[in-house]
Amino acid sequence: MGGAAPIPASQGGSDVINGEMFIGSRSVRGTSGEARAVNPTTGETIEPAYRGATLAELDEACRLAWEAFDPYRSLEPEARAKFLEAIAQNILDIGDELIERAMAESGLPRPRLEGERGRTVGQLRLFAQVVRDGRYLNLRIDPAQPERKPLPRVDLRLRMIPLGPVAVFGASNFPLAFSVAGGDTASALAAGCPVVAKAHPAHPGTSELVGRAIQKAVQDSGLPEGVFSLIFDSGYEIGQALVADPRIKAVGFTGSRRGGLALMKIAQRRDEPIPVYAEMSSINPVILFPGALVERGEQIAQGFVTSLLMGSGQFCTSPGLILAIEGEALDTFIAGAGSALENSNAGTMLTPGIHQAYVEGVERLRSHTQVKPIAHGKAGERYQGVPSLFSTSAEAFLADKALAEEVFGSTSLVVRCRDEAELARVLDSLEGQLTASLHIAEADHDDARKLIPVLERKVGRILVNGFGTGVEVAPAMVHGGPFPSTSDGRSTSVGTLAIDRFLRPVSYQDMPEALLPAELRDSNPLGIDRLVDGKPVPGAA
Ligand SMILES: NC(=O)C1=CN([C@@H]2O[C@H](COP(=O)(O)OP(=O)(O)OC[C@H]3O[C@@H](n4cnc5c(N)ncnc54)[C@H](O)[C@@H]3O)[C@@H](O)[C@H]2O)C=CC1
Ligand SMILES: O=C(O)CCC(=O)C(=O)O
Repeated sequence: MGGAAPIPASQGGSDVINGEMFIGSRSVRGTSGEARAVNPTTGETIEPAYRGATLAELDEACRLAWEAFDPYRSLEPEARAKFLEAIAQNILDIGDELIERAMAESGLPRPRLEGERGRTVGQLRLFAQVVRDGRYLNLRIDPAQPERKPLPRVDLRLRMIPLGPVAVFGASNFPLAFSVAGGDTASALAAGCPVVAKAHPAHPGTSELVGRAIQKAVQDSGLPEGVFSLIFDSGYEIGQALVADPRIKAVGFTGSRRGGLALMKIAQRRDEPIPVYAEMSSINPVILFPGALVERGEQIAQGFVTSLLMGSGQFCTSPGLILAIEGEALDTFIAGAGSALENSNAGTMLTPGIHQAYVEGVERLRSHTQVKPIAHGKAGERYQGVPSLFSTSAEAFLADKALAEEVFGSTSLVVRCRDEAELARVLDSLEGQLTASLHIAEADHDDARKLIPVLERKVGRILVNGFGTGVEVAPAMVHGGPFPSTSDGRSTSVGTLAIDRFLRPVSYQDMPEALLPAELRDSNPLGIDRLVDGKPVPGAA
């Protein structure tokens, strides 16, 4: 099995891109199917070929993950934190090869991918701090009250423990920050969960490079080999079997609504259903208030077009819907956005399939009898999406649910509303969203305040005078939202709170000190902040 000869660089291989996946400590060439990445900029296929895992290989990855679970979750926090930092360093040590490979496989430009690498590494390092800090364990101690009347109180101590091995499906649109070592992997590993990652077929070489970096960190840190595996799938069979495997206890996914729903169904039908954290589709309404439009309509139009063009619109936070009350100020905004868009270039899309879906989505809007084109960007080459802006009335939008579907790429729809009440009805009709942006001036505050309750019900992040693209990795970030923006709006995939999705609480009742986990002992040897008798007690001196 492992140890296949490297493919020479002249044939598209390199010392570290060999067409291999990782089953624990083994490097393995798959045997099922055969696929190569396509460079969406040139249309050429990229060597080497990647073959999918067999069911036996998947079984081995899951078995190893399960065997690694108890030893890995029992590690001292410092050891787990150092492991996360070692992954970050190994990713940086790959150097430019990682950026060049990701550019070739995704068509994304260098500065974007360098930024994304920084975010990926920063995210791993941030989770190392979360692990050291220990507050994510949510430690609570309610000491016994033997004298309490009429009944004595038991001694209760609570901590969060990891769920078990996690399946992570890498996203196509963020080949680093939402992929093999992306947010889901970082938060799962930080929580103490081994990870079996399923590479996205669009960027197998990038996945292999990053997978090897994680495998090396596992080995160098002396961890059980099953803490991390990376598998390829030549179709959907292996990904589906991964979700169905009884040793997998949670799933992280970013991709299409169809794919996310398919995995949710599998997870629900298991003998033991498990949580699926799927980020799927979102059109991210942008609400332009009258005062803001009058005050700086042109400036907002520029900001909107910049956000819409980012990553060729292939952000789940892309502004796909503009809501405003009709009038002269909205017309000025539309004229400004339209002329900025007309001067914009078509952008390379991630895969031929995503490009095709975009073309079809734009065509659906273009051919809709109630939708008017406002502007299109310059025509492009093969696999390039032409940015487009359309408009419709609130009445038409409310009458056809298809107008609220995500078109993944640089396309947006302006919905002209007659008044505030109609705008509120449009908002109320929307499905769950990752973000909503309010553009307001001082004079709009009262109207904006009225919409906040409905926005809180609909979205995970409410922004003021900004756009949702470019998610800050920070403790107070929520990158999530009600269905279908995600399958479970109670959590976030970005920011330190993401660790919560892979944890569950356990209570220890009347357990002797010697049997308690260290962090719950009276002596608090790990020095973690705790809630004792309902009051915060700092851990470290
Ligand atoms: N809103 C968002 O965040 C994103 C939306 N998309 C949407 O998804 C479309 C396709 O893009 P992809 O990234 O390829 O997403 P996708 O959902 O087709 O694939 C994502 C991953 O899930 C796997 N997968 C998909 N369906 C599956 C199934 N039924 N069973 C088992 N595994 C399955 C794929 O092999 C891949 O690894 C885009 O055109 C866009 O519409 C894509 C990326 C992000
Ligand atoms: O806007 C961002 O930075 C992240 C977007 C995202 O999560 C996605 O497109 O999948």
